[in-house]
Amino acid sequence: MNQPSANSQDVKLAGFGVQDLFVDLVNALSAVKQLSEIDCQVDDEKTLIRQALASLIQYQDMERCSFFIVDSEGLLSNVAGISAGELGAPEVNMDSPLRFRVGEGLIGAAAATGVLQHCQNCHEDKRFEKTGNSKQSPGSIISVPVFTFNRTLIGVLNVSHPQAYYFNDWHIRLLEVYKNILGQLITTRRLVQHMEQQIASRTAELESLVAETNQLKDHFASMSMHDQLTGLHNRRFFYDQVEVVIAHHKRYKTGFCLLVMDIDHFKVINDRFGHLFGDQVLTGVAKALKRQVRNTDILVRFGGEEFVAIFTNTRCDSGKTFAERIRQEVKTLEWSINQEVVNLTLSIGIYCLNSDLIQSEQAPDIDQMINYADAALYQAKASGRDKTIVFGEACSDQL
Ligand SMILES: Nc1nc2c(ncn2[C@@H]2O[C@H](COP(=O)(O)OP(=O)(O)OP(=O)(O)O)[C@@H](O)[C@H]2O)c(=O)[nH]1
Repeated sequence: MNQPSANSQDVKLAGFGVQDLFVDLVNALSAVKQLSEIDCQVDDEKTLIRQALASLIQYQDMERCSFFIVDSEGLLSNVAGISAGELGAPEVNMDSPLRFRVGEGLIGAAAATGVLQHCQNCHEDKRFEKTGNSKQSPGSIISVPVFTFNRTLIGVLNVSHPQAYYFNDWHIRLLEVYKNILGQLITTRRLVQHMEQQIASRTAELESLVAETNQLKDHFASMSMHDQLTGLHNRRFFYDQVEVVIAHHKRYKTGFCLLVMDIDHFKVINDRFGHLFGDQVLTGVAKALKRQVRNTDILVRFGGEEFVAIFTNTRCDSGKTFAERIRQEVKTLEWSINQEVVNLTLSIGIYCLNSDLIQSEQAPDIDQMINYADAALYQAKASGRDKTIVFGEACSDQL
Protein backbone atom coordinates (compact mmCIF):
# COMPACT_ATOMS: atom_id res chain seq x y z
CA MET A 1 0.00 0.00 0.00
CA ASN A 2 1.53 3.25 -1.10
CA GLN A 3 2.52 5.86 1.46
CA PRO A 4 -0.47 5.56 3.77
CA SER A 5 -0.93 7.74 6.82
CA ALA A 6 -3.40 7.83 9.67
CA ASN A 7 -6.10 9.41 7.46
CA SER A 8 -4.75 8.53 4.02
CA GLN A 9 -8.04 6.78 3.15
CA ASP A 10 -9.89 10.10 3.41
CA VAL A 11 -7.20 11.82 1.39
CA LYS A 12 -7.42 9.20 -1.28
CA LEU A 13 -11.16 9.33 -1.35
CA ALA A 14 -10.95 13.11 -1.68
CA GLY A 15 -9.42 12.48 -5.08
CA PHE A 16 -5.73 12.93 -4.43
CA GLY A 17 -4.75 9.29 -4.64
CA VAL A 18 -6.91 7.59 -7.24
CA GLN A 19 -3.86 6.20 -8.96
CA ASP A 20 -2.43 5.05 -5.63
CA LEU A 21 -5.74 3.42 -4.79
CA PHE A 22 -5.66 1.56 -8.06
CA VAL A 23 -2.08 0.36 -7.42
CA ASP A 24 -3.08 -0.72 -3.89
CA LEU A 25 -6.05 -2.64 -5.28
CA VAL A 26 -3.91 -4.45 -7.85
CA ASN A 27 -1.32 -5.27 -5.16
CA ALA A 28 -4.00 -6.58 -2.82
CA LEU A 29 -5.50 -8.74 -5.55
CA SER A 30 -2.05 -10.03 -6.49
CA ALA A 31 -1.34 -11.00 -2.87
CA VAL A 32 -4.67 -12.81 -2.60
CA LYS A 33 -4.16 -14.49 -5.99
CA GLN A 34 -0.69 -15.70 -4.97
CA LEU A 35 -2.05 -16.96 -1.67
CA SER A 36 -4.84 -18.88 -3.40
CA GLU A 37 -2.30 -20.51 -5.73
CA ILE A 38 -0.24 -22.06 -2.91
CA ASP A 39 -0.23 -25.84 -3.12
CA CYS A 40 -1.72 -27.06 0.15
CA GLN A 41 0.02 -30.42 -0.27
CA VAL A 42 3.44 -29.08 0.75
CA ASP A 43 5.42 -31.30 3.10
CA ASP A 44 4.83 -29.41 6.31
CA GLU A 45 2.52 -26.75 7.64
CA LYS A 46 5.31 -24.30 8.44
CA THR A 47 6.38 -24.23 4.78
CA LEU A 48 2.83 -23.47 3.72
CA ILE A 49 2.54 -20.66 6.28
CA ARG A 50 5.89 -19.23 5.25
CA GLN A 51 4.81 -19.20 1.59
CA ALA A 52 1.60 -17.44 2.63
CA LEU A 53 3.51 -14.81 4.60
CA ALA A 54 5.87 -14.26 1.65
CA SER A 55 2.93 -13.59 -0.69
CA LEU A 56 1.64 -11.00 1.76
CA ILE A 57 4.94 -9.21 2.21
CA GLN A 58 5.74 -9.29 -1.51
CA TYR A 59 2.69 -7.23 -2.46
CA GLN A 60 2.19 -5.14 0.68
CA ASP A 61 4.69 -2.71 2.08
CA MET A 62 4.65 -4.21 5.55
CA GLU A 63 7.85 -4.54 7.52
CA ARG A 64 7.29 -7.99 8.96
CA CYS A 65 4.71 -10.79 8.98
CA SER A 66 4.71 -13.70 11.36
CA PHE A 67 2.43 -16.53 12.37
CA PHE A 68 1.81 -17.98 15.83
CA ILE A 69 0.23 -21.42 16.06
CA VAL A 70 -1.84 -22.27 19.10
CA ASP A 71 -1.31 -25.61 20.81
CA SER A 72 -3.66 -27.67 22.95
CA GLU A 73 -2.32 -25.97 26.09
CA GLY A 74 -3.18 -22.48 24.89
CA LEU A 75 0.36 -21.51 24.01
CA LEU A 76 0.91 -19.47 20.85
CA SER A 77 4.32 -20.23 19.28
CA ASN A 78 5.95 -18.32 16.49
CA VAL A 79 6.35 -20.94 13.72
CA ALA A 80 7.13 -18.69 10.76
CA GLY A 81 8.18 -15.10 10.20
CA ILE A 82 9.46 -13.08 7.32
CA SER A 83 10.66 -9.50 6.95
CA ALA A 84 10.63 -7.46 3.75
CA GLY A 85 14.43 -7.77 3.50
CA GLU A 86 14.34 -11.57 3.84
CA LEU A 87 12.18 -12.28 0.77
CA GLY A 88 13.80 -15.07 -1.23
CA ALA A 89 16.34 -15.74 1.54
CA PRO A 90 16.56 -19.23 3.05
CA GLU A 91 14.35 -19.95 6.02
CA VAL A 92 15.80 -18.99 9.42
CA ASN A 93 15.69 -21.80 11.93
CA MET A 94 13.66 -20.82 15.00
CA ASP A 95 15.47 -22.51 17.84
CA SER A 96 13.66 -20.75 20.67
CA PRO A 97 10.56 -19.26 19.10
CA LEU A 98 8.67 -16.39 20.68
CA ARG A 99 5.66 -17.60 22.68
CA PHE A 100 2.56 -16.00 24.20
CA ARG A 101 -0.24 -17.44 26.26
CA VAL A 102 -3.75 -16.95 24.93
CA GLY A 103 -4.81 -13.62 26.43
CA GLU A 104 -1.26 -12.37 26.79
CA GLY A 105 -0.24 -9.28 24.79
CA LEU A 106 -1.75 -8.25 21.48
CA ILE A 107 -1.33 -11.68 19.88
CA GLY A 108 -2.86 -13.38 22.90
CA ALA A 109 -5.74 -10.90 22.87
CA ALA A 110 -6.50 -11.71 19.21
CA ALA A 111 -6.53 -15.41 20.10
CA ALA A 112 -8.66 -14.90 23.22
CA THR A 113 -11.26 -12.60 21.65
CA GLY A 114 -11.28 -14.05 18.13
CA VAL A 115 -11.24 -10.47 16.90
CA LEU A 116 -8.54 -8.55 14.98
CA GLN A 117 -6.41 -6.39 17.27
CA HIS A 118 -4.93 -3.17 15.95
CA CYS A 119 -2.13 -1.47 17.87
CA GLN A 120 -1.64 1.88 16.19
CA ASN A 121 1.25 3.01 18.37
CA CYS A 122 3.19 0.24 20.08
CA HIS A 123 5.18 2.73 22.14
CA GLU A 124 2.05 3.78 23.99
CA ASP A 125 -0.37 0.88 23.73
CA LYS A 126 -0.28 -1.20 26.94
CA ARG A 127 -1.53 -4.31 25.11
CA PHE A 128 1.78 -4.52 23.26
CA GLU A 129 4.20 -6.77 25.18
CA LYS A 130 7.74 -5.57 24.59
CA THR A 131 10.12 -8.41 23.75
CA GLY A 132 13.89 -8.29 23.21
CA ASN A 133 15.49 -5.03 22.12
CA SER A 134 12.98 -2.22 22.60
CA LYS A 135 14.76 -0.08 20.01
CA GLN A 136 13.73 -2.60 17.38
CA SER A 137 10.10 -2.53 18.55
CA PRO A 138 7.61 -1.93 15.76
CA GLY A 139 5.58 1.29 15.55
CA SER A 140 2.28 -0.42 14.69
CA ILE A 141 0.96 -3.97 14.65
CA ILE A 142 -2.15 -5.84 13.54
CA SER A 143 -2.85 -9.30 15.02
CA VAL A 144 -5.56 -11.35 13.27
CA PRO A 145 -6.91 -14.65 14.59
CA VAL A 146 -7.05 -17.42 11.97
CA PHE A 147 -9.65 -20.19 12.18
CA THR A 148 -10.48 -23.54 10.59
CA PHE A 149 -13.75 -24.12 8.66
CA ASN A 150 -15.50 -24.92 11.91
CA ARG A 151 -14.14 -21.91 13.82
CA THR A 152 -11.41 -23.71 15.73
CA LEU A 153 -8.50 -21.37 16.35
CA ILE A 154 -5.40 -22.24 14.29
CA GLY A 155 -3.28 -19.30 15.39
CA VAL A 156 -2.65 -15.62 14.92
CA LEU A 157 -1.32 -13.77 11.88
CA ASN A 158 0.76 -10.81 12.94
CA VAL A 159 1.87 -7.92 10.69
CA SER A 160 3.97 -5.00 11.81
CA HIS A 161 5.54 -1.80 10.56
CA PRO A 162 8.22 0.42 12.19
CA GLN A 163 6.00 3.47 11.75
CA ALA A 164 3.24 4.22 14.27
CA TYR A 165 -0.23 4.82 12.77
CA TYR A 166 0.89 3.06 9.60
CA PHE A 167 -2.03 0.68 9.04
CA ASN A 168 -5.45 1.89 7.83
CA ASP A 169 -8.87 0.43 7.02
CA TRP A 170 -7.61 -0.81 3.73
CA HIS A 171 -5.02 -3.02 5.47
CA ILE A 172 -7.60 -4.23 7.92
CA ARG A 173 -10.06 -5.27 5.19
CA LEU A 174 -7.31 -6.98 3.22
CA LEU A 175 -6.10 -8.90 6.29
CA GLU A 176 -9.68 -10.05 7.08
CA VAL A 177 -9.90 -11.57 3.58
CA TYR A 178 -6.37 -12.85 3.79
CA LYS A 179 -6.80 -14.65 7.11
CA ASN A 180 -9.91 -16.42 5.76
CA ILE A 181 -8.03 -17.79 2.76
CA LEU A 182 -5.04 -18.73 4.95
CA GLY A 183 -7.37 -20.51 7.40
CA GLN A 184 -8.91 -22.47 4.51
CA LEU A 185 -5.50 -23.38 3.16
CA ILE A 186 -4.24 -24.68 6.50
CA THR A 187 -7.51 -26.54 7.16
CA THR A 188 -7.45 -28.16 3.72
CA ARG A 189 -3.84 -29.21 4.22
CA ARG A 190 -4.64 -30.71 7.63
CA LEU A 191 -7.64 -32.59 6.17
CA VAL A 192 -5.58 -33.89 3.25
CA GLN A 193 -2.83 -34.97 5.67
CA HIS A 194 -5.35 -36.68 7.91
CA MET A 195 -6.91 -38.47 4.94
CA GLU A 196 -3.50 -39.53 3.65
CA GLN A 197 -2.56 -40.89 7.09
CA GLN A 198 -5.84 -42.77 7.25
CA ILE A 199 -5.35 -44.16 3.75
CA ALA A 200 -1.77 -45.19 4.65
CA SER A 201 -2.90 -46.89 7.84
CA ARG A 202 -5.86 -48.63 6.11
CA THR A 203 -3.52 -49.71 3.30
CA ALA A 204 -1.07 -51.13 5.86
CA GLU A 205 -3.96 -52.95 7.60
CA LEU A 206 -5.17 -54.33 4.26
CA GLU A 207 -1.66 -55.42 3.27
CA SER A 208 -1.20 -57.25 6.53
CA LEU A 209 -4.63 -58.89 6.10
CA VAL A 210 -3.73 -59.98 2.57
CA ALA A 211 -0.39 -61.39 3.83
CA GLU A 212 -2.21 -63.23 6.64
CA THR A 213 -4.81 -64.57 4.18
CA ASN A 214 -2.06 -65.76 1.83
CA GLN A 215 -0.29 -67.48 4.71
CA LEU A 216 -3.53 -69.20 5.68
CA LYS A 217 -4.19 -70.13 2.06
CA ASP A 218 -0.69 -71.64 1.78
CA HIS A 219 -1.17 -73.40 5.09
CA PHE A 220 -4.49 -74.94 4.04
CA ALA A 221 -3.17 -75.75 0.57
CA SER A 222 -0.23 -77.52 2.21
CA MET A 223 -2.54 -79.25 4.72
CA SER A 224 -4.78 -80.48 1.94
CA MET A 225 -1.76 -82.05 0.20
CA HIS A 226 -0.10 -83.54 3.30
CA ASP A 227 -0.84 -86.41 5.59
CA GLN A 228 -1.06 -84.91 9.08
CA LEU A 229 0.31 -87.98 10.89
CA THR A 230 3.43 -88.80 8.89
CA GLY A 231 4.06 -85.47 7.15
CA LEU A 232 4.29 -87.27 3.80
CA HIS A 233 2.28 -86.06 0.84
CA ASN A 234 -1.16 -87.62 0.53
CA ARG A 235 -3.35 -89.29 -2.10
CA ARG A 236 -4.65 -85.88 -3.29
CA PHE A 237 -1.08 -84.76 -3.97
CA PHE A 238 -0.41 -88.00 -5.82
CA TYR A 239 -3.29 -87.49 -8.25
CA ASP A 240 -2.39 -83.82 -8.54
CA GLN A 241 1.17 -84.63 -9.63
CA VAL A 242 0.95 -87.91 -11.45
CA GLU A 243 -0.34 -86.58 -14.77
CA VAL A 244 2.59 -84.16 -14.89
CA VAL A 245 4.98 -87.02 -14.18
CA ILE A 246 3.45 -89.20 -16.92
CA ALA A 247 3.52 -86.33 -19.43
CA HIS A 248 7.18 -85.70 -18.59
CA HIS A 249 8.10 -89.36 -19.17
CA LYS A 250 6.16 -89.49 -22.44
CA ARG A 251 7.99 -86.42 -23.64
CA TYR A 252 11.45 -87.73 -22.74
CA LYS A 253 10.55 -91.34 -23.70
CA THR A 254 11.68 -92.78 -20.36
CA GLY A 255 10.02 -95.38 -18.17
CA PHE A 256 9.14 -95.32 -14.47
CA CYS A 257 8.12 -97.70 -11.70
CA LEU A 258 5.02 -97.47 -9.57
CA LEU A 259 5.19 -99.12 -6.12
CA VAL A 260 2.40 -99.98 -3.72
CA MET A 261 3.84 -100.78 -0.27
CA ASP A 262 1.85 -102.21 2.63
CA ILE A 263 2.96 -103.01 6.19
CA ASP A 264 2.43 -106.67 7.01
CA HIS A 265 0.03 -107.61 9.81
CA PHE A 266 -0.21 -104.03 10.97
CA LYS A 267 -3.56 -104.75 12.57
CA VAL A 268 -1.79 -107.01 15.06
CA ILE A 269 0.46 -104.11 16.16
CA ASN A 270 -2.56 -101.90 16.71
CA ASP A 271 -4.45 -104.60 18.52
CA ARG A 272 -1.56 -105.56 20.80
CA PHE A 273 -0.04 -102.20 21.59
CA GLY A 274 -2.76 -99.69 20.88
CA HIS A 275 -3.54 -97.19 18.18
CA LEU A 276 -1.12 -94.53 19.49
CA PHE A 277 1.78 -96.91 19.28
CA GLY A 278 0.53 -97.91 15.80
CA ASP A 279 0.75 -94.21 14.87
CA GLN A 280 4.39 -94.06 16.04
CA VAL A 281 5.19 -97.10 13.94
CA LEU A 282 3.53 -95.58 10.87
CA THR A 283 5.51 -92.38 11.35
CA GLY A 284 8.77 -94.33 11.71
CA VAL A 285 8.09 -96.34 8.55
CA ALA A 286 7.25 -93.12 6.67
CA LYS A 287 10.60 -91.62 7.72
CA ALA A 288 12.47 -94.72 6.57
CA LEU A 289 10.70 -94.62 3.19
CA LYS A 290 11.49 -90.95 2.80
CA ARG A 291 15.17 -91.62 3.44
CA GLN A 292 15.20 -94.13 0.59
CA VAL A 293 13.52 -92.14 -2.19
CA ARG A 294 15.10 -89.39 -4.26
CA ASN A 295 13.79 -85.81 -4.31
CA THR A 296 12.61 -86.34 -7.85
CA ASP A 297 10.54 -89.39 -6.88
CA ILE A 298 7.03 -89.26 -5.54
CA LEU A 299 6.18 -90.79 -2.18
CA VAL A 300 2.75 -90.55 -0.55
CA ARG A 301 0.78 -92.15 2.23
CA PHE A 302 -2.04 -93.52 0.13
CA GLY A 303 -4.19 -94.47 3.10
CA GLY A 304 -4.04 -96.57 6.30
CA GLU A 305 -0.78 -98.52 6.35
CA GLU A 306 -0.36 -98.30 2.58
CA PHE A 307 2.24 -96.13 0.79
CA VAL A 308 2.65 -95.44 -2.92
CA ALA A 309 5.83 -94.32 -4.68
CA ILE A 310 6.84 -93.49 -8.22
CA PHE A 311 10.50 -93.98 -9.07
CA THR A 312 10.90 -91.54 -11.92
CA ASN A 313 13.17 -92.27 -14.93
CA THR A 314 13.75 -95.76 -13.61
CA ARG A 315 13.91 -99.06 -15.46
CA CYS A 316 12.26 -102.13 -14.03
CA ASP A 317 15.42 -103.87 -12.79
CA SER A 318 16.62 -100.75 -10.96
CA GLY A 319 13.12 -100.20 -9.58
CA LYS A 320 13.12 -103.70 -8.15
CA THR A 321 16.55 -103.12 -6.58
CA PHE A 322 15.40 -99.86 -4.98
CA ALA A 323 12.22 -101.52 -3.72
CA GLU A 324 14.22 -104.30 -2.12
CA ARG A 325 16.45 -101.77 -0.44
CA ILE A 326 13.34 -100.19 1.08
CA ARG A 327 11.99 -103.54 2.20
CA GLN A 328 15.30 -104.40 3.88
CA GLU A 329 15.53 -100.99 5.54
CA VAL A 330 12.03 -101.32 7.03
CA LYS A 331 12.95 -104.75 8.38
CA THR A 332 15.77 -103.20 10.40
CA LEU A 333 13.46 -100.77 12.21
CA GLU A 334 12.78 -101.42 15.88
CA TRP A 335 10.37 -100.02 18.44
CA SER A 336 10.29 -100.75 22.16
CA ILE A 337 7.11 -101.07 24.16
CA ASN A 338 6.33 -102.88 27.41
CA GLN A 339 9.86 -104.29 27.43
CA GLU A 340 9.21 -105.81 24.03
CA VAL A 341 11.02 -105.03 20.83
CA VAL A 342 8.71 -104.67 17.86
CA ASN A 343 9.81 -105.23 14.27
CA LEU A 344 7.81 -105.43 11.10
CA THR A 345 7.99 -106.26 7.44
CA LEU A 346 6.76 -104.69 4.24
CA SER A 347 5.21 -106.21 1.12
CA ILE A 348 5.69 -104.38 -2.16
CA GLY A 349 3.94 -104.66 -5.52
CA ILE A 350 5.52 -102.93 -8.52
CA TYR A 351 4.23 -101.99 -11.91
CA CYS A 352 6.91 -100.88 -14.38
CA LEU A 353 5.95 -98.78 -17.37
CA ASN A 354 8.77 -99.08 -19.86
CA SER A 355 9.79 -96.46 -22.40
CA ASP A 356 8.23 -98.33 -25.36
CA LEU A 357 4.86 -98.77 -23.74
CA ILE A 358 4.64 -95.20 -22.43
CA GLN A 359 4.51 -93.95 -26.04
CA SER A 360 1.92 -96.41 -27.24
CA GLU A 361 -1.86 -96.32 -27.36
CA GLN A 362 -1.94 -99.34 -25.07
CA ALA A 363 -0.28 -97.53 -22.18
CA PRO A 364 -2.48 -98.01 -19.09
CA ASP A 365 -3.87 -95.01 -17.25
CA ILE A 366 -2.87 -94.32 -13.65
CA ASP A 367 -5.76 -96.23 -12.08
CA GLN A 368 -4.95 -99.28 -14.16
CA MET A 369 -1.29 -99.00 -13.15
CA ILE A 370 -2.28 -98.88 -9.49
CA ASN A 371 -4.50 -101.93 -10.01
CA TYR A 372 -1.57 -103.82 -11.56
CA ALA A 373 0.78 -102.85 -8.71
CA ASP A 374 -1.98 -103.84 -6.24
CA ALA A 375 -2.29 -107.20 -7.95
CA ALA A 376 1.47 -107.72 -7.51
CA LEU A 377 1.16 -106.66 -3.86
CA TYR A 378 -1.66 -109.16 -3.39
CA GLN A 379 0.63 -111.86 -4.75
CA ALA A 380 3.37 -110.78 -2.34
CA LYS A 381 0.94 -111.01 0.59
CA ALA A 382 -0.55 -114.30 -0.61
CA SER A 383 2.86 -115.89 -1.02
CA GLY A 384 3.99 -115.22 2.54
CA ARG A 385 4.53 -111.40 2.78
CA ASP A 386 7.87 -109.54 3.23
CA LYS A 387 8.38 -109.68 -0.54
CA THR A 388 8.73 -107.47 -3.61
CA ILE A 389 6.81 -108.65 -6.66
CA VAL A 390 6.77 -107.05 -10.07
CA PHE A 391 3.50 -107.20 -11.94
CA GLY A 392 3.74 -109.48 -14.96
CA GLU A 393 6.75 -111.37 -13.70
CA ALA A 394 6.67 -114.84 -12.21
CA CYS A 395 6.34 -114.68 -8.43
CA SER A 396 9.66 -115.35 -6.83
CA ASP A 397 11.38 -114.74 -3.55
CA GLN A 398 14.58 -114.18 -5.45
CA LEU A 399 15.50 -111.01 -7.23
N1 LIG B 1 -2.51 -96.70 14.32
C1 LIG B 1 -3.06 -96.54 13.12
N2 LIG B 1 -3.61 -97.58 12.51
C2 LIG B 1 -4.14 -97.40 11.29
C3 LIG B 1 -4.14 -96.17 10.66
N3 LIG B 1 -4.75 -96.34 9.44
C4 LIG B 1 -5.10 -97.64 9.33
N4 LIG B 1 -4.74 -98.31 10.45
C5 LIG B 1 -4.91 -99.71 10.81
O1 LIG B 1 -4.16 -100.53 9.92
C6 LIG B 1 -4.70 -101.81 10.01
C7 LIG B 1 -4.72 -102.47 8.65
O2 LIG B 1 -5.16 -103.77 8.81
P1 LIG B 1 -5.38 -104.77 7.63
O3 LIG B 1 -5.92 -104.05 6.44
O4 LIG B 1 -6.17 -105.91 8.15
O5 LIG B 1 -3.97 -105.25 7.21
P2 LIG B 1 -2.78 -105.83 8.04
O6 LIG B 1 -3.15 -106.14 9.43
O7 LIG B 1 -1.59 -104.95 7.85
O8 LIG B 1 -2.57 -107.21 7.31
P3 LIG B 1 -1.92 -107.44 5.88
O9 LIG B 1 -1.99 -106.19 5.13
O10 LIG B 1 -2.80 -108.50 5.30
O11 LIG B 1 -0.56 -107.90 6.14
C8 LIG B 1 -6.11 -101.65 10.61
O12 LIG B 1 -6.10 -102.18 11.94
C9 LIG B 1 -6.31 -100.18 10.65
O13 LIG B 1 -7.11 -99.77 11.75
C10 LIG B 1 -3.57 -95.06 11.34
O14 LIG B 1 -3.52 -93.92 10.87
N5 LIG B 1 -3.05 -95.29 12.56
